[in-house]
Amino acid sequence: MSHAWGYGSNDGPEKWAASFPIANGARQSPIDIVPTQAQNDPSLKQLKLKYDPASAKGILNNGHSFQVDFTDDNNSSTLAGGPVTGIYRLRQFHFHWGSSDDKGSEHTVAGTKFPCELHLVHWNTKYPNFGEAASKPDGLAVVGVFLKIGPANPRLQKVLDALDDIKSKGRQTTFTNFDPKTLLPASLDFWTYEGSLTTPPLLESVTWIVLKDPISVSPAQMAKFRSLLFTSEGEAPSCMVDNFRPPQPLKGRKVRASFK
Ligand SMILES: Cc1ccnc(S(N)(=O)=O)n1
Ligand SMILES: [Zn+2]
Repeated sequence: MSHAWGYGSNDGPEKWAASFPIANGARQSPIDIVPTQAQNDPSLKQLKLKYDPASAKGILNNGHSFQVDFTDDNNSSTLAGGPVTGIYRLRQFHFHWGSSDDKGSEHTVAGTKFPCELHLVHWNTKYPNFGEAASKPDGLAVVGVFLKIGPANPRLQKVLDALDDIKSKGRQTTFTNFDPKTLLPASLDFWTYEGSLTTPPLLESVTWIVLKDPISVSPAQMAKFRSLLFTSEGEAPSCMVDNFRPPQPLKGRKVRASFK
């Protein structure tokens, strides 16, 4: 049976529970982060991100977003410290964005939406591979970074320039020698909570690490994101926009802050 899902009125987030009942689970993502409700946890360690540009492999339009994939058969690009125990390997990064600058992020901050949100997806090396890790409560760690309208961000440009080659669903091309650390803000201050994948299968296996500070993106750069298509070549074109899930109920979870 097809579990086809999307972001439209017929297959979007309000319909996902029919095929993925965990959509109504106890630790779903994203959430609205309320800074005044987040408690500083001095036991949180510094986030340790070690990324090797040589581990970047390719860039793919997967029909829901686009992703930059990394070789994850060794510990060349990893996350450690912060709220996690052990070493997590970088698998891919991708984005979520809106059809206009007033929406697009998945997490929100005291109700504020950003035009775009970057997710860097890592899996726990205590498990043999990503697929196994994705089914475990401590299997994944995703770093979320907000993008805020401002000056053009030169560090985004190599990614955005590659989008012309992956306009439609299923298109991919090589993408090498890229350090995702260049996409991060100067401060690694973060909020953290236990959540889920924000797209089906919505597995409740993610330790979320959402950075407090945004990076910049210009309106023209946002237009590049919006030039992608949800659809394959030969199908009636549908612009890839509003590929974000809205905030989900907190259901008693605590959000911790790494900063005062
Ligand atoms: C790899 C993957 C799959 C589904 N959803 C996510 S996300 N948006 O929670 O980072 N990542
Ligand atoms: Zn995501």
